[in-house]
Amino acid sequence: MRAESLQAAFNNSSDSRQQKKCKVQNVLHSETEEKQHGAEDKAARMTSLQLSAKEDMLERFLDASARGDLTQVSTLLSHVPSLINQTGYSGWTGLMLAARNGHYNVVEALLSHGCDKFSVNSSSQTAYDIAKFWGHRHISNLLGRTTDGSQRVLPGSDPHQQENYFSRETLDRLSAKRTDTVWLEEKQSDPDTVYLLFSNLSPMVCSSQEDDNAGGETKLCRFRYEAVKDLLPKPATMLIFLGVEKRKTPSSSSQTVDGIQEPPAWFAINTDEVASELLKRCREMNCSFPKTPNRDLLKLNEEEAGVVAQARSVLAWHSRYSFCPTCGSSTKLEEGGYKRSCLNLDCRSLKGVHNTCYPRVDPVVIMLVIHPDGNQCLLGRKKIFPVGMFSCLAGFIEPGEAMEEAVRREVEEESGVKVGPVQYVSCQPWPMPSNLMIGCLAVAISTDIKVDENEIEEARWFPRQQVIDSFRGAHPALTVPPRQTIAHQLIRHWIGMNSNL
Ligand SMILES: NC(=O)C1=CN([C@@H]2O[C@H](COP(=O)(O)OP(=O)(O)OC[C@H]3O[C@@H](n4cnc5c(N)ncnc54)[C@H](O)[C@@H]3O)[C@@H](O)[C@H]2O)C=CC1
Ligand SMILES: [Mg+2]
Ligand SMILES: [Mg+2]
Ligand SMILES: [Mg+2]
Ligand SMILES: [Zn+2]
Repeated sequence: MRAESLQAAFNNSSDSRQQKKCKVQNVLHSETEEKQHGAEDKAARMTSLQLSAKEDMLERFLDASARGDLTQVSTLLSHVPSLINQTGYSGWTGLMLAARNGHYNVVEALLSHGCDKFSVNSSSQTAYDIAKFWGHRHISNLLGRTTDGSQRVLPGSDPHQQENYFSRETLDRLSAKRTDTVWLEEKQSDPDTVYLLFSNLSPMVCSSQEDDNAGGETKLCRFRYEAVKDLLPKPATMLIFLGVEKRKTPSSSSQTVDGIQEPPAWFAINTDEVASELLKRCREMNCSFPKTPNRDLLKLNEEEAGVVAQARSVLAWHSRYSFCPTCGSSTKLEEGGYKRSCLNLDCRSLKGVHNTCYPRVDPVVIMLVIHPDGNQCLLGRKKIFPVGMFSCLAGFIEPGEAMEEAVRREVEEESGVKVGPVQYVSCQPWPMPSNLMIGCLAVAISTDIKVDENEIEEARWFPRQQVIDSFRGAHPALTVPPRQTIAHQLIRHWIGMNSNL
């Protein structure tokens, strides 16, 4: 959006403002009344005049923010505080408009009133992105400032680091407690403790829709101690301590000896019980253990996806490392499920720290390669992809290889394109079974494509507009991967970087 059209979109003539004044007063009056009479009869009293007056009020607030009229912004907010996060044209808030036009004092005032600085407009930009794009550094610094002052310590750091699916840390892992066997045992029988049941590395979930393919959300089935206690002593059961809930108001029943309340602990259990028997333990409808994790685990909400990423990767490690990789002896599970120790007392793995004793993570680079002209990106497709779907190139980092070198090697191996500068963007745990996807942007220094047919069916340069059209669903020949993948987020990031605000 250009500056002129922005102004035009939010400007009011003084005439129309006069006409709106009485409607605005109506709204002020009605908001006071609403407080007195409660919310129930609110809908009944809301006339269409009041509705349009509310719109006018929002328009005036956005206009004042865009013009940097601090007095008017403050007055309007003192009467109608809810204006602060409301959006106008293209999802722009007052904060975004003030940031766009460089009005530091308005941005400061809005922040001090508790404005949500992380909300995004319809182009997925925050006020911070907008200030940065238009070169208002004093404002982007203000918006980027964190309460712990980390912006000062790491001046180049981006406080709006992309959060990817599977990466949300809902639980506090409390790793120091993994060696506290007494505490762990107490937690196991605590009535507040939450258990997740896994079978063949899939968590038990209940779906909101009968039709599994309809794209409905699924929820993890949560169990209490009483419902799973018979499974705990069984030899084939793997029990992983996941952490405790990160919350400020703990439940009343969890109390330590000195009266300090502790939030509930979470454990994951994987058993060899028959899945159909396990399902009988759940009282919810439509329960299942998903058979295609690549697709089905993407239906969880962000919080639960993060917990599943942790649990599934650790469980997958146990299922793959049943015996000691150093001497082949049997091993035992320790430290809340975060260690496997060899039972052969002479084994080398027991001397010093051995990485085979701890859960493994495979680092993978995934990159969006940008054409030297800046206006096209390189996407490829594997044979197994659905028709029309193209994604970022990706590959495992090899031993002794730096991230940037892995990006250059994988891109050249798979597409024949040579890459110069590489920039890290964000990462994503990908529990299939235990990858860490390291997302980068990379700039090509050659453009001829020659694909490695063993891995890639086709790779192509896609013009920016075609990619944007695909995001809007307006390009039949190109589909990008779903939003839960870092590939999707990298492509979106590139589009957003150059958008015409
Ligand atoms: N979340 C996302 O957006 C995406 C995730 N991915 C994940 O990244 C992974 C790696 O991407 P690829 O292009 O397949 O890698 P790649 O280009 O390195 O090729 C895979 C091949 O590398 C070999 N390999 C080397 N180290 C390996 C290891 N530690 N584990 C398994 N195979 C290894 C195997 O022969 C395998 O067939 C995929 O398996 C997929 O799970 C890939 C693309 C998108
Ligand atoms: Mg690859
Ligand atoms: Mg490869
Ligand atoms: Mg490779
Ligand atoms: Zn051993």
